[in-house]
Amino acid sequence: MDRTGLLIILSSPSGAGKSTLARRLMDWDPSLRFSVSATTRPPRPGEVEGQHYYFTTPGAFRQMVEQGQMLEYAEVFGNLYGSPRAPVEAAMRDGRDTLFDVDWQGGQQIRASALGGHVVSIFVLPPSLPELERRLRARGQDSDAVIAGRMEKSRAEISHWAEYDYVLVNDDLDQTEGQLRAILTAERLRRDRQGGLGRFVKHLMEEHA
Ligand SMILES: Nc1ncnc2c1ncn2[C@@H]1O[C@H](COP(=O)(O)OP(=O)(O)OP(=O)(O)O)[C@@H](O)[C@H]1O
Ligand SMILES: Nc1nc2c(ncn2[C@@H]2O[C@H](COP(=O)(O)O)[C@@H](O)[C@H]2O)c(=O)[nH]1
Repeated sequence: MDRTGLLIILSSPSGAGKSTLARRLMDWDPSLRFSVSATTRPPRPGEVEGQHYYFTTPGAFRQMVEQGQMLEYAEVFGNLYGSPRAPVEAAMRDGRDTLFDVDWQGGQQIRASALGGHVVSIFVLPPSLPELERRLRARGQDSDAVIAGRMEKSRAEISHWAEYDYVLVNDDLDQTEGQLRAILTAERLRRDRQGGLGRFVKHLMEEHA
């Protein structure tokens, strides 16, 4: 069956659990492709070039934008982040689904992009703002000042929740992962219904005519 890869957007305030959920989803379905973003943010301990991010300079980032190499990009918490376009287009051609971990600005730009694929957007909420702060601290990778800045911006990010197809409260991790699996399964069936399934049904009927 011909199919175009889904574009699956995950957004949330920083620390609600997007990266954790994305990792779990990819362990569940290794055919999913994670869109590795470029960023001007310095690497955190343990972050691997090309796996977590492509770490770059503001100048090189701007050059990529000017050359049309970014599907979307935005300034988030004072750094630039963007999704390289070419790997997404290749995955779509191969019928592979792509998972994006982007903020609300990236979500809006991917929905508006001319890629024309089936876009599924999911917003992840924390169970409470104190729990969000606890998670940022427990991650143990950002300074107090960075955590304070991210908490300050959390309300602005959350204010975009209604732009998303699905909104999940990430309280129990296993439960949220189960909800994501269910969304992905259902959205793949919807995509297939709109895609090559019509030809398959025609073939099925002709075979037994
Ligand atoms: N349901 C959950 N219950 C408890 N802890 C969680 C849950 N989900 C994620 N965490 C923990 O919260 C911390 C932040 O999670 P994670 O890094 O996945 O957030 P994020 O949304 O990707 O953040 P950022 O936007 O900054 O990249 C991690 O230490 C993770 O293990
Ligand atoms: N618009 C985009 N936002 C992105 C992209 N990659 C990550 N992000 C968002 O940035 C914040 C901070 O990430 P962190 O790794 O520094 O904690 C987070 O909300 C991400 O979703 C991107 O390519 N475009």
